[in-house]
Amino acid sequence: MLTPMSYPDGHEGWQTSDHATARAVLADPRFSARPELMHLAPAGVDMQPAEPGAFLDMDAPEHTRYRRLLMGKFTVRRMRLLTEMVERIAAENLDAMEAAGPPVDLVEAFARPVPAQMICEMLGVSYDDRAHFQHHAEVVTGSGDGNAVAESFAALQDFLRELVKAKRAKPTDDMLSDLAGTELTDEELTNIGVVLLGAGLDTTANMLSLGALTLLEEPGGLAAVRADPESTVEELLRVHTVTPFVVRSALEELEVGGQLVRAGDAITVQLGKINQDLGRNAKGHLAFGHGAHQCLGQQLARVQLRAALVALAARFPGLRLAGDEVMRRDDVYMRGLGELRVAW
Ligand code: HEM
Repeated sequence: MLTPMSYPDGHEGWQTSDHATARAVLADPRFSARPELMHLAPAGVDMQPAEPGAFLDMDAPEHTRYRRLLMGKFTVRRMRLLTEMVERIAAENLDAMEAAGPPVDLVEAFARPVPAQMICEMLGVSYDDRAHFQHHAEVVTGSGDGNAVAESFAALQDFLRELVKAKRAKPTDDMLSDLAGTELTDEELTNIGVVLLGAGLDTTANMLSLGALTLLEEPGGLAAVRADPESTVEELLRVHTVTPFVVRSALEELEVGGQLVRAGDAITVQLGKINQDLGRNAKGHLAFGHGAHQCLGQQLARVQLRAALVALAARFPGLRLAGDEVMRRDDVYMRGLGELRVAW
């Protein structure tokens, strides 16, 4: 089912909060994922088409080409092999937290650094460059002002451009070096790195902090994640749905759930609302989207969330909220926490 919705440029399009309609729209190649077709910028502001390699914003066949090249790097098996890496990174951050003593801001001490350090490992950022890279990655995922975020994003882009050159010249044992051995150009590789950072950092950091909050609020939450990390994490993904919606645009006139949609009409798929309606332990939640653009990093996200939350619960079985206020950091595109003070 579709209901009418107004878009920032004045376009009258649609939205859906219905599971079956959402899956149908997201699986249908007659809907485009190109942002410049989505009516999301205010009237008069043009959105640029995707740069080479920025495949999240592309349709088939360009999207398919990049997706195929990357898929083998993100298999369930490969991601499971990373569990030990997450455990080590989580343990290092928990050591630092323990040494600092309570109260601690879990967002700053754990939820932001763990995904940032994981991505360093995966992209093969050298030890000497870690501090620089991690600093900018954390600013990008932080609650700082827009200018600082934009500057750090540009710094990461420059850094990735140089990193790609370095991996071409001297490959090491990491995903970027693997990809540098394919037909991809430097520009494409740099932009793929930017997509991975843009899609994988803030999402995971916010899921870690919101997930931890739920475990602390629910009696027995910490014990539950240790007893059954897989279903607990799926439930947390469903409940929080940090990417609350995705948008598509019809490439031709077509019918959706009995409703005529014109070419150029946008449809907002309300992932968060749909996931709320599914009920506890529902299979097939849409926290990672659906169809051709379904989250490429979902197994990596699951591995990180399970290993990191289990490590947190095991280290501090008596972890509790310190202070009565939780600082939320929700914006239109993302749900998350700015600060989560905890003690033990
Ligand atoms: C809990 C954490 C995460 C959540 C909730 C999440 C959610 C999503 C969603 C909803 C989409 C679909 C976007 C659309 O259809 O327009 C997506 C796509 C994507 N995600 Fe994730 N994501 C997470 C973590 C990650 C991680 C860790 C990575 C990799 C480092 C990653 C990489 C990607 C990429 C590359 C895409 C684009 C795929 C494509 O266009 O083919 N994500 N993610």
